[in-house]
Formats: sequence, structure tokens, C-alpha cells
Amino acid sequence: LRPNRYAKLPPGPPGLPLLGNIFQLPSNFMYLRLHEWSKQYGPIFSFNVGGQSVVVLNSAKTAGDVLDRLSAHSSNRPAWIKLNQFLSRGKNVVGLQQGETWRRLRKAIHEVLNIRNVNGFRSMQEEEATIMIRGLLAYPNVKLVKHFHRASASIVWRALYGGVPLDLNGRDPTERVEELSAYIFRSALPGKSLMDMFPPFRHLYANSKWLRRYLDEWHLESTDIFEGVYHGAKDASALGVPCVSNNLSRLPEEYGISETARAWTSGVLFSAGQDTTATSLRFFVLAMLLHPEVMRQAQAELDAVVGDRMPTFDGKDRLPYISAIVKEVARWRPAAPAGVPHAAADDFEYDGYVIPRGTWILDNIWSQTRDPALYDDPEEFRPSRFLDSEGRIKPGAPDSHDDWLGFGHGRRICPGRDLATNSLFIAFASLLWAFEFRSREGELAPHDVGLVDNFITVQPAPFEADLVPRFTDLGIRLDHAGTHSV
Ligand code: HEM
Repeated sequence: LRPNRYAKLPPGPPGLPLLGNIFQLPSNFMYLRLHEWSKQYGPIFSFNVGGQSVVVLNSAKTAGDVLDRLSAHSSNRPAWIKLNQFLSRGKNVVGLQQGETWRRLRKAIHEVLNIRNVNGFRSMQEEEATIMIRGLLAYPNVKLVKHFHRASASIVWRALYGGVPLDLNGRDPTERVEELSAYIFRSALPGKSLMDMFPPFRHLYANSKWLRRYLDEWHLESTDIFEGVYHGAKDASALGVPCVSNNLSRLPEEYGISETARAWTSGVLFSAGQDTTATSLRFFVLAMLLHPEVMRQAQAELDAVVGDRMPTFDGKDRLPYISAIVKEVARWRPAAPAGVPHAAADDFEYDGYVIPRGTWILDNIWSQTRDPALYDDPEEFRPSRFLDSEGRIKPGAPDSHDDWLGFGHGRRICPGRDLATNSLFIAFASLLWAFEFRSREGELAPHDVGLVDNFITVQPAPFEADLVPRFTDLGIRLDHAGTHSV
């Protein structure tokens, strides 16, 4: 980044010459330090990592101003040399710089995952919820995280590639993709990649096969997996809608987007979509263990609306409390608490500041979802905050994105958000309908469950709970919901 003598960045924590605030950034859970700083420096501040300026947006209002209303200036991604040049070699839609290729890929993704079209995936999501409940019933000794992993991976997988449900006990083709994506997530955060901070390292890596052997292997293995599944994608027309891979394959040749880049796009969508959805499922169970009164109220709503039949999307409008739980899980424990970094596309002004091109812009979702202007007692898990006096979902406050701040902002806003919120709605409704959640004897108390930092996502460490069937004939009732195997 060239020094910009006109830059006038918002004030923030003082740092060292040249190195800036690098030693003040913890190696894990960066969002907690950002939150502390936001209390001291207010709704917008900046810090510096080895010469790289980073602006942080801590309130729904500043995020709305900068990332939504000034989105033409704030929707780029950081240069991310390690991620873009060495690991993905320019084929990662999350890391692509704003430009024609990124726009075309986003459009092709949006055509499949837009709010109207994702309704075509609803019957598949209902089927996946039934498979999850059946699996929990049949295999109580398989870890909860594995059941959640299967369900979220299978939904995203089928929306991207078509095909049949993933098997709980079979070979899991998604596990390796996740291991590979954990590595790339790390390099997307400030201060985590040496070659991004110190240019001489780039030249060293570029010129030494030996130094970059892991990065090269990472790229080749990812490409191999992504191409394999992309070319094997089944037409999801059985679901009534094409899957994302089919739509990508229809992009006109003259766009110059190679087959490998198309395969990479689906692969990257998988890694962006699976982990986030599974994380929200884990936080949901924790919330239910911590707040049995919420679980009981939700079950009373389900009993009144769907009774002894498995919930479906048809009842969604009559299940506002379940919808409020989905919103509250996404607010209380956002799966990606510091968002995904944006970057300034050019020099621009905001509120008397001048933010130069290339500045990283962090969408501090954690602080925004604790913004007292929007949410009183923000640490409390209270789904009723989203309901009016008649028990209906209230319109969201200004700049709250209808109370979905967890999906980011502006032109980079999560393209999978409607698929994800539908997955969470039907999964939460089905789990609450089928089971009473109880802390397991000898397990950690729910408030003692630790956190795991996956660098973009932060999730609860694996924990166990007893899921006690609410109906003695649950298995038979599931049969009425369809004939699904685990
Ligand atoms: C609970 C589930 C999910 C959460 C909390 C979540 C959250 C986010 C967030 C915070 C961002 C960054 C937005 C920004 O830069 O402003 C993002 C981006 C993205 N998400 Fe999601 N996401 C979820 C599910 C999904 C799913 C299911 C998919 C795909 C099937 C997906 C695909 C993507 C992609 C491709 C991007 C990058 C967009 C771009 O750079 O243009 N996400 N997501």
C-alpha cells in the first residue's frame, strides 16, 4: 500500500513505529480485542499492522454508512497475497478483487441462491432435517457435532452439486475440504500472513519451490477435489431447481471464466457455507441448554401449530417464535464475529475522515450485534426481542438489515444467507419438535463450554447433550414425514 499523505484515518489504539499494533492483536479471538477497543474508541476506529491500515466499523450505523451506502468504495477485498496469489491463484470468489469476473460469478451464484429461488430447495432441506432427527435417534452415541456437520454439509453440497444426501456413517467427501479451508481462513485476517505484511517474503516464496511447497500442494489438492466434484455434479432438476454448479457451467464461454475457476467457485461456496451453518446449529443447542424456558416456549408454539406432525416450511408464518430464535442465535453468537475483511477500492471520505485505497475495513459484527442502540441487554439470549405485542416478527431497526447483521454488508453481503436461514429454521423447528435437550451428566455445564477459533468462524468446542425424544413413537412419526434413511 502506497503511503497516502491525504489519509485522515479515525483515531484508535496507539502502536509502535513501523510495526503498529501487531503485538496488541491476540493470536486468537481477534473480535474480542476489537470489541474492547470499540468501547474505548467508539463506533469507528483504526489500527495498523506492519504499515497496513485497518478501519473497524462497530455500530450498525457506521457499517450501514460505510459498507452499504458507500459500497461503491468499500466492497473490494484486501490484496491478500498469500490467499489470492499463492493458495487460490486468482480463483477464489471470496478473495477476488471487485471487477468483471467477480461480478459475473456473483450474478451466477445469485441466480440460484436468491430469496425466491432458494425456496426450490425447501423440500430437500425438510428431508435433511428428517434425516438428522432419524440419525440422532438411531445413533445417540455418534457425537452431536457429527450429526450437525452431516446435515449442514449435505444441504450445502446438494444445493451446489445436486445428488443424494451425505451419509452419516459413510466416507465423508467434505472433511478434507474443511481441513483445507481452515488453512486459508487464517491468512484472511490482519497480521496472520508474513508475506502480506512484509513484501520481501513474497519474493522469497515466489522464487523458492522449496519454501512454497506446502502452498503449491494445497493449491493442487484443492483444485483436484473441486474439479472432481464439479464435473460429477448431478442436475438437481429433481429438486425443481438447478444447482449452483449447473448454473456456473452455463456461463457463456466469452466471459473467459475457465472450467477450473467455475469448479473453484462451487468449492469455495461449500467451505463458506458448511462451517457457518454447522456453527449456528451448535450455538443453538447451547442456547437451549442455557435457556430451557425458551425451549419450552418454542415447543408450546410447535405443539399448537404442528402438533404431532413434523414441522415443514408450510407452517413457517405460524411459527414466529422459532423464526425469532433463528434471528437471536445469529445475533447472540454470530458465526463469523469479525465478518470477512473488505478493502477500500479508492480513496474516499466518511464523516470527515479520508480512507485511502487499500485500507482494510473490518465489519465488526460482534460489536454491531451488541449495539445498545439496537439491542437492549445484548448479552441476554432473548428471542422475544424480535416480536411485537401480538407475537409477530417486528420490522428490524434502521441499519439492522432486518436483524440479520451476521451476514455482512454491501456488495459482498453473504450470497448464501437465504439458503442458510431456511436451513436453520427447519433444523431448529425439527429438533425442538422432536427432542427435549438436557445437559448430560458428567459433561461440561453449558456455560463452561469453550470456544474454537477457526479464524473467520468461531464455534463452541464440541460438547454433548442428551436429546430425549418428546414422543414415544417418534420413529413412526418420522416415517409419516417421508422414507429417509440415515
Ligand atoms: C449461518 C450461515 C452463514 C453465515 C453466518 C455467513 C456469514 C457470512 C459473512 C459474514 C460473510 C462476509 C460478507 C461481507 O464480506 O460483508 C459471508 C460471505 C460469503 N458467504 Fe456466507 N454465511 C453463511 C452461509 C453461507 C452459505 C450457506 C453460503 C453458500 C452456499 C455462503 C457463501 C458465502 C460467500 C461465497 C461469501 C463471499 C461473498 C463475496 O465475497 O462476494 N455463506 N458469509
